[in-house]
Amino acid sequence: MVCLVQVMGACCENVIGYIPVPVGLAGPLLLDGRLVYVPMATTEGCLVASTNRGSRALLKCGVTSRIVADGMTRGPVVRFMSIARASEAMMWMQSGENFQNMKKTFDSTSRFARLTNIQIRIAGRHLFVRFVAKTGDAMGMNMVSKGTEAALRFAQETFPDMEILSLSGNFCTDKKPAAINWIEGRGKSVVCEAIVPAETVRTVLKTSVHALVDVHIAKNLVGSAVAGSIGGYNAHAANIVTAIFIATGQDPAQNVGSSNCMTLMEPWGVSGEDLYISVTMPSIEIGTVGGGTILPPQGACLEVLGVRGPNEACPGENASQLARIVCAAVLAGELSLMAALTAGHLVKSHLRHNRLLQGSLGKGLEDDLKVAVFLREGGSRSRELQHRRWWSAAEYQLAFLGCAFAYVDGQLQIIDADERNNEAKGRHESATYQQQAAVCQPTDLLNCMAARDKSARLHLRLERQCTNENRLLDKRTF
Ligand SMILES: CC(C)(COP(=O)([O-])OP(=O)([O-])OC[C@H]1O[C@@H](n2cnc3c(N)ncnc32)[C@H](O)[C@@H]1OP(=O)([O-])[O-])[C@@H](O)C(=O)NCCC(=O)NCCSC(=O)C[C@@](C)(O)CC(=O)[O-]
Ligand SMILES: NC(=O)C1=CN([C@@H]2O[C@H](COP(=O)(O)OP(=O)(O)OC[C@H]3O[C@@H](n4cnc5c(N)ncnc54)[C@H](OP(=O)(O)O)[C@@H]3O)[C@@H](O)[C@H]2O)C=CC1
Repeated sequence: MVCLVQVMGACCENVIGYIPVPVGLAGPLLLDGRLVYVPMATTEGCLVASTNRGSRALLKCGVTSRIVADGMTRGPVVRFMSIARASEAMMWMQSGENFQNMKKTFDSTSRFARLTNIQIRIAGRHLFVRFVAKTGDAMGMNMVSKGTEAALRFAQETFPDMEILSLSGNFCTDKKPAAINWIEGRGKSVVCEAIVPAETVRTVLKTSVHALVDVHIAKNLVGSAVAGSIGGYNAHAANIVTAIFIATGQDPAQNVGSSNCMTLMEPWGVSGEDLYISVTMPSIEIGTVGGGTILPPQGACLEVLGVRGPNEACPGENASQLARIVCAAVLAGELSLMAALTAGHLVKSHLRHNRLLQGSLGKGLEDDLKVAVFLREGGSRSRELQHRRWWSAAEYQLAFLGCAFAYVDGQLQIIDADERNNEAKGRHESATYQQQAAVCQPTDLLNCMAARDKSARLHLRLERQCTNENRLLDKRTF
């Protein structure tokens, strides 16, 4: 549970409660040789399934990522009596020695914030000064604002006639669409790529490379140009960014700049049958300390990703790794949605995942909702082991939270690959957790993953048991 003490004075005022947002896991996503399970908080049915499908398609080839720039920004507006004084101050701030002195003042305000650059634009007698700083594992807005205020006071000693109109002059630019973040970058600038085999495009994504690239050019490049887009040369980066931001305690308003993304697709290989895909995200504003990251559920999601809190050995590494994960998950999401659009599956899949429960369940849910559990062997063409077990709706509530959990005799049981054998022996010896709470935290899921036989993949099918037919509602694989 979130403790009120942790919220007050840090995350919210006049607190009256909490809004639970469902958290789903997409993955495993193979990123830079490591498998990650990505928590996504969303109420948009289909989004996690889609990102999961993208991750599945990337499981063999993996995603490669690089951080190419790092710098949070604050861009105050200051004013002078004349353009002569404004331009004089501009020259002064840009000279090496004065910059070094401003940097010394800026850096003295934090153990981690380090000024790397200032970008100045003049507009009449106004100056817009964009302070760029590394901020360790923090997203850094408070830190950079603090440093900027101190550096401006230092400059005022030489220019007492400099009027500080606003510490934020929208040249930062924070939480508003702006070309500057798209062009210059803000926070972490990340790029990811993958080469998806033709066979995977056909079997997992249900389309062809030729059709996919064709639609990509028409939609993401030409379509976005026709719409006059800035930073929106993608299908739905904002979907994945926002869901991960909410799950991991980021400032959700920063999905504006953080979702800037250019997706690129090309035919690859000798015969052009494979798919090359890259996503370029120049302004992911993200951190693993500060803000909502201090709250236990959000912290648990960061823990699932292995990036909770500060990286003591190498400050900044946790935040950078989280930015890589966001970018790679966006790549997975782009792959899947673009494939669905190309195959004409968008509406069908959304109606299935957005409306099904309202339409066909509800009354009688407890009676007729059953869950069939299958175990599969690993590998892309996995063989379904002949194991099927019907769960009650109440048990499935737990399974729905992320993995194959059953709540038996007041204990949370995890059904693992061994269960098949155990059941054959007429008993259950699944890993048991002495947990009374009916809500599983992502850390439980992590433990479950570790406990389970890695070579087997768990396959859940949610079916409605009707008299005439068993109707598939949902399926997922872990
Ligand atoms: C829904 C799918 C994935 C079905 O896709 P499918 O290919 O029919 O699914 P499948 O049953 O053959 O399964 C393939 C894989 O998908 C995953 N998968 C499949 N089902 C599930 C599930 N229930 N839960 C978890 N994972 C699921 C899973 O990884 C599975 O592999 P397996 O594990 O079986 O080896 C596909 O049709 C799809 O991705 N649709 C696109 C949906 C989407 O991306 N929505 C995003 C929001 S759209 C929006 O908000 C933005 C928009 C559209 O307006 C932006 C724009 O302008 O473009
Ligand atoms: N002020 C503003 O204009 C805006 C504020 N925000 C809000 O700001 C908050 C985020 O600000 P942010 O500056 O990121 O976080 P914090 O204000 O929480 O600052 C980070 C703190 O963590 C400390 N710290 C410890 N270890 C590390 C490490 N490894 N790396 C970095 N810092 C470390 C810093 O130390 P030290 O004290 O030495 O720096 C600092 O005290 C969010 O709540 C966000 O919503 C959002 C937009 C604008």
